[in-house]
Amino acid sequence: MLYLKNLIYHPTATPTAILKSINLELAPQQMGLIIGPSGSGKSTLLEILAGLAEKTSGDILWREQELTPAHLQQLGGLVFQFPERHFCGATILEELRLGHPELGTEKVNQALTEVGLGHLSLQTSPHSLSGGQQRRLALAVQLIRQPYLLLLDEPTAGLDWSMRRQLVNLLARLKDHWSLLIVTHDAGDLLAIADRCWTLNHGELQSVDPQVLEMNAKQPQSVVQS
Ligand SMILES: Nc1ncnc2c1ncn2[C@@H]1O[C@H](COP(=O)(O)OP(=O)(O)OP(=O)(O)O)[C@@H](O)[C@H]1O
Repeated sequence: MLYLKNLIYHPTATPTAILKSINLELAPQQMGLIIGPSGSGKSTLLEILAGLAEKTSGDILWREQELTPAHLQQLGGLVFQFPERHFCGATILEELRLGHPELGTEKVNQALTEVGLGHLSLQTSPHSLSGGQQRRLALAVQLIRQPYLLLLDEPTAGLDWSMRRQLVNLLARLKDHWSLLIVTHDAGDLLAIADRCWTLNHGELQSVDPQVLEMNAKQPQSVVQS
């Protein structure tokens, strides 16, 4: 169980805090969805939860244990927006083994099967994959490290309708084994698989019912301010 208690991020250079007393709870095997417009603080929150930036104050706990950035780097697996832009390996195998050369073929195949890419040759270049397959590979890169929490920044951005659907179905399946926290400015079909949902506006997080949001999304006016 992940708990954020009164989490504040306020760099000295900014007149107001970027994240303002964030409170959030996410249970294992739940998918949490944070929806907010550009500049609301979504990526900053993910960076803190991935241990890449340090909070100003407040608590981040896993069960009862207070987590440091080092713990968070172990616990979380962050998939950036447009992860395919960060691929470094010449082959799928190289990409999956980056930083973990000791990983055996069994683990590699397990991670690829988990994301529906088990049929591909390990010698395939990541750059030759379709957009949807590249997103799956980026997920496999994180899953192979066996994180407790998967953190995803705009996972469906730039995908066409059919690839979006496939990725949403995959994320729904991954919930069986992992906790997922997704940030997006456009919830779209992610709402249907969310267990918890929040809006983030100017660094303020507010809990909302995903079903109510889904109904609102079908109305002309959305709950998320732009
Ligand atoms: N270390 C920092 N110092 C100063 N300002 C910062 C710092 N980190 C983030 N910001 C500012 O905080 C705000 C929130 O940024 P963030 O990237 O988290 O928003 P976002 O919701 O992810 O936006 P987008 O959807 O466009 O990626 C921005 O105005 C950004 O410039």
